[in-house]
Order: sequence, then C-alpha cells, then structure tokens
Amino acid sequence: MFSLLRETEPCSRRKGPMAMEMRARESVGMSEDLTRAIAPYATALHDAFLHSHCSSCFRKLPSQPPCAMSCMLCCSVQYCCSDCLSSDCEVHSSSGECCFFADHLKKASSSYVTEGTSDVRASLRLLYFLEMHGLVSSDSINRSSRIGGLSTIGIREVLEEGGEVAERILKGSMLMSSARKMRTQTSVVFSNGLTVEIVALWAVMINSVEVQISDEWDLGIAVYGPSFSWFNHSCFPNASYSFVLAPPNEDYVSDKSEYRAVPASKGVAPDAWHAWQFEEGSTHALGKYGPRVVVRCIKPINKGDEVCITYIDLLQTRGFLSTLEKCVST
Ligand SMILES: C[S@@+](CC[C@H](N)C(=O)[O-])C[C@H]1O[C@@H](n2cnc3c(N)ncnc32)[C@H](O)[C@@H]1O
Repeated sequence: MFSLLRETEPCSRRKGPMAMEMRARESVGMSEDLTRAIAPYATALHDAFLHSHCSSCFRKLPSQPPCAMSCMLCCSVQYCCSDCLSSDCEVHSSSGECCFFADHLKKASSSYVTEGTSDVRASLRLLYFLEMHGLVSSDSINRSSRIGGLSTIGIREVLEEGGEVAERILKGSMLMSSARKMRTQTSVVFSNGLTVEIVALWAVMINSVEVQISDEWDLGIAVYGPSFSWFNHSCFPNASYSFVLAPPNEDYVSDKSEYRAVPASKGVAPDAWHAWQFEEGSTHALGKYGPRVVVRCIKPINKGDEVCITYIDLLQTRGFLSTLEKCVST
C-alpha cells in the first residue's frame, strides 16, 4: 500500500535514479482536473465487503429483487447485475481468484486470513491483466525493478530484512502460484531469483490505493497504471485524488481527455515508457466497471512543477505529524 512509504526514510532521500515523477504540462488552476477518470488495472474488495458490495463495480448490492448474483463455483464473490457478472467472470476465473477462494485459501494460516486477502486477490488480477496485455517483461523487472511500468523498488531489501511484511509476501506469493497453476504450468522466476508472483504482490503493496466512495469505509483496493501510480508523495501536496464509479450498465468508453500531468524521468527503462504509452493511448477496456480515480489540483500549479499527492490520511494526526516532521527535516 502507498502507506508503506511512511515508515522508512525522509521523503527526498528515497527516490532512486530510475524514479518516475509527474509534472504539469501547462499551468493548472485550483480545483481543475489533472487527469481523466482513470480506469483500474486491478481491484479487490476487502474481505469484509465481499457479501455486501459488487466485486466488479464496487456498488452496494441490491437489498430488493433483483437479487445479487454470485460465482457458482466459489460462491465468494457477488455481483449487482448480470452485466457486472459477465464483465468480471473472465478475470475472476482466469486470474486464479476463483481457485484461490475454492481451494487454496484453506492452505493459508489463520493469521493470514484474519489480515485479509485483498492484496493477494488484487495481485492475481493485476498479473492476469498485465499478461493479457503483454506488459510483463522479465527485462524490465531485472533491470529497472518495474512490472507493467509499476515500481517494485525495495523488494530485495524487504525480503532480506525479513519480518512481517516479508513473511506476508512469501506466503501470499505461494498461495498465488498455487492458484495460478491451473493456467500457467511453469512459474516464471527472474534472474534476480524473484518469482513473478512475489514481484506482483509487492507492486500491489506499494502502488495500490484504498478505495473510498463518498463517506463509506475503505471498500477495497485498486491498482492503476502509470498515469496514477507515478505521482509521488508529499506532505504538502498540490493535488488530491478521489474515486468515481463507472456508470451502471454502460460499456466502458475510454475517456480521451488530455492528461495535464505527464511523466518526467531521466534514465528509465524503455518498458516503463511502453507502459505509459499503452495507458495514454489506450482504447482497451481497462477494468470495465471498477472505480476510477481522478487527480485534481488543490493549489495553483505552474507549468513544469512536480505534481504530488499525499499517500497518508491527513486527518490521522499521529501519522501525519510524524511524516510532516520527516519532510520538514529534509
Ligand atoms: C507509487 S510509486 C510512485 C512513483 C515512483 N516514483 C515510480 O518511480 O514509479 C511509490 C514509490 O515511489 C517512491 N516515492 C514516492 N514519493 C516519494 C517521495 N516523496 N520521496 C521519495 N520517494 C518517494 C517510493 O519508493 C514509493 O514506494
């Protein structure tokens, strides 16, 4: 999750040489949108909402007929309508999520299940999406620590240090591999010794965001492509983000409005640019119904300025203050 950032070093020391950042391509006024409504690469409801919300569009399930529909095999995911069911069933079953619920979750330790499984399910879905669109490249992972353009910086250090996060990654990636076995017989291991499941799970941990719609709880998590995930954190952000639900029963029509924040980086791998171009020019039905994110300007921004959002909840005083101290001290 974005929040993994806050426990480590001061902000300005963490960006590596291959780090991406987003800059304004023109001056932008207060409250103006910097991005289109970006469709997700992958989403997953938190376990607590699997029986109250639609796993495809994240809307509340109807309490009146027509009743919600569920997957007949695993009975673990529910949909608000037949459109949502049909748009999601391919990714639910082919990503291994259905198998994960039906068979593999039983192999997980109870502490693992108590903590929730949305990160593992989002990772299964992310890998499926990236594989379907030819965005998984071992070269990119070996050379620049990216998968589908998403940063996986720090994975080796986290695994070497051990501890709870490393344990969760190792256990989760093993569950993912066994759930994916039905479609991928051979597991991909990169030259750095990491499996594609480990890399995808870490990418979800550092690139996903909690999805909150109006004043509801955090319903689940979503992973977006470079046009959202390349925004860096600041304790004094000049932009913020919010979610919108895709219109019900409507085919995904690509929002082609211009991005007003564009990536900037020296020396990044060509694959990362490929991932950005894929998303920028995309007419693909990215996450047909999932919650979309929009980045909006909260302070006037000049052309060329870096655009930053905050990864932390500014209303949670303790977290905010400790991070603020770190930012001020740099
Ligand atoms: C979602 S990515 C942000 C985009 C990232 N810079 C990239 O190259 O893809 C999150 C990661 O970016 C880095 N990051 C984001 N904001 C940062 C900041 N203010 N200072 C240092 N590193 C930051 C951290 O490594 C973090 O785990």
